[in-house]
Amino acid sequence: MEDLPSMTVSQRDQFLVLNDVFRIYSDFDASDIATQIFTVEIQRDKQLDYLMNGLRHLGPSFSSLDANRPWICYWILHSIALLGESVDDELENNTIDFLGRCQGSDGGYGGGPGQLAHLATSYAAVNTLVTLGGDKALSSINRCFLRRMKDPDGGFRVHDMGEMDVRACYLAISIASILNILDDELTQGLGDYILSCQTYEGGIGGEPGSEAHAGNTYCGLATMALITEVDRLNLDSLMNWIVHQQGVERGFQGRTNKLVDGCYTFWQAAPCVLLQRLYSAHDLVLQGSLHMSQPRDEDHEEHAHDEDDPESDDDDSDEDSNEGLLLTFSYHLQLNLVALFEDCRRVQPVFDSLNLQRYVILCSMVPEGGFRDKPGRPRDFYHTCYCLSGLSVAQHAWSKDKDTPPLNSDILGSYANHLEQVHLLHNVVMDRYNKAIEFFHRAV
Ligand SMILES: CC(C)=CCC/C(C)=C/CC/C(C)=C/COP(=O)(O)OP(=O)(O)O
Ligand SMILES: [Zn+2]
Repeated sequence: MEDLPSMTVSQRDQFLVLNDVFRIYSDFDASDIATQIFTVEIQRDKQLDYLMNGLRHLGPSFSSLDANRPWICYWILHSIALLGESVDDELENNTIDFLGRCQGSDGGYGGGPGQLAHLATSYAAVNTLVTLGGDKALSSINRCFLRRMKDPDGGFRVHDMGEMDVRACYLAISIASILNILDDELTQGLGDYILSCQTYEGGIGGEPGSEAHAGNTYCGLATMALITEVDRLNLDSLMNWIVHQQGVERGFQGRTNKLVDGCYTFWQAAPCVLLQRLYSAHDLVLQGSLHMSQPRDEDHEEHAHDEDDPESDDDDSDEDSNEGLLLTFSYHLQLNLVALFEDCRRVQPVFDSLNLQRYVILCSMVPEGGFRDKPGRPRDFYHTCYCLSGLSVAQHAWSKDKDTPPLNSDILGSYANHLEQVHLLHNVVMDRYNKAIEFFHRAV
């Protein structure tokens, strides 16, 4: 960078990424229409080849992921499910057997057979088994373990004596919710802990005092939604932070002044769509068209006048009336989650969805199959999983309800690029989630 001596390292890195990205965009714009149509195709066959090969055989370079083997299962099998495909019986049985060998005698899954049970690999294993679906996969899960990871301070530790952070809270609550074992003991003090991690920027950091980051923001918001305390967060500043993380490349960065990365397509777009739907639910509450459960006792006392007439506007200033709306919103947000996710779909995404899809497809997708962080980086299964998950979220961000598939105009490229819809709080394909919930409600 001799020409630009006054640049900092971060500015230089950003400059180089912009150069790469805008060169790709201008080459694309300059190409003929047939080339453009081909370039934006997801190339399902290539994706499936890459994923299926990874499930059957991994080379020696994967030894560094030896403590993450359930994650590799999840990244690959979830990607295959997003593409609307399944694996054959042999691969399915092998996966169930392998994860069974990762499961400890007291429940919880380690990174491989005989390894210490860890919340992250437990989440990956549970989501894998939910994705495979069926009685054999789902009944192989021992539902103990989580209670041991609960810390008296309210949060969760990732393993016995391990670290406590927002990610650990999400992992535990996501598992507990899917397995239908979420109770007051697990949620006690948790909302306070997550709240203490929301930063002055509006996003959520990994621990109190840490910088806001996309991954932790997803984990914090999803946890608060699952324990129905989402209204305690400052949702306006959270939304404001997220929408400002979509950079000039139109991909998302994970934190302020850092580089764009394809995986943040999921970590940022999913909380964005969650927030859209919360605001949408809020609008419907005000219109009186959404059934909600009864307010909590303390909310009755605190916001008694709002309950009398949620639509009343007895305050003159805009600020106060907004406050009134939020208070109404607040007690109604012991949301009936079913109503939230099935009935309340806002039509216009609050992020630039089509150009986000353009970043992922033109800059993160690798022509031979698989996805990467950004141009110049190698593909990997983690980025393949979260780029595809993020693309799905971006495609479905417009849908009005769960049964309405995205329109042609919501999807960059042809309709062959359409991906299955994910459950935003768990990142498993929606119909696999529904089947698992049915199973674990029967299994009580
Ligand atoms: C469910 C689950 C496992 C959640 C994990 C969420 C997640 C992706 C957390 C990332 C945490 C973090 C601070 C990364 C910084 O990486 P970096 O400094 O390399 O990247 P950056 O420069 O883009 O911030
Ligand atoms: Zn990444």
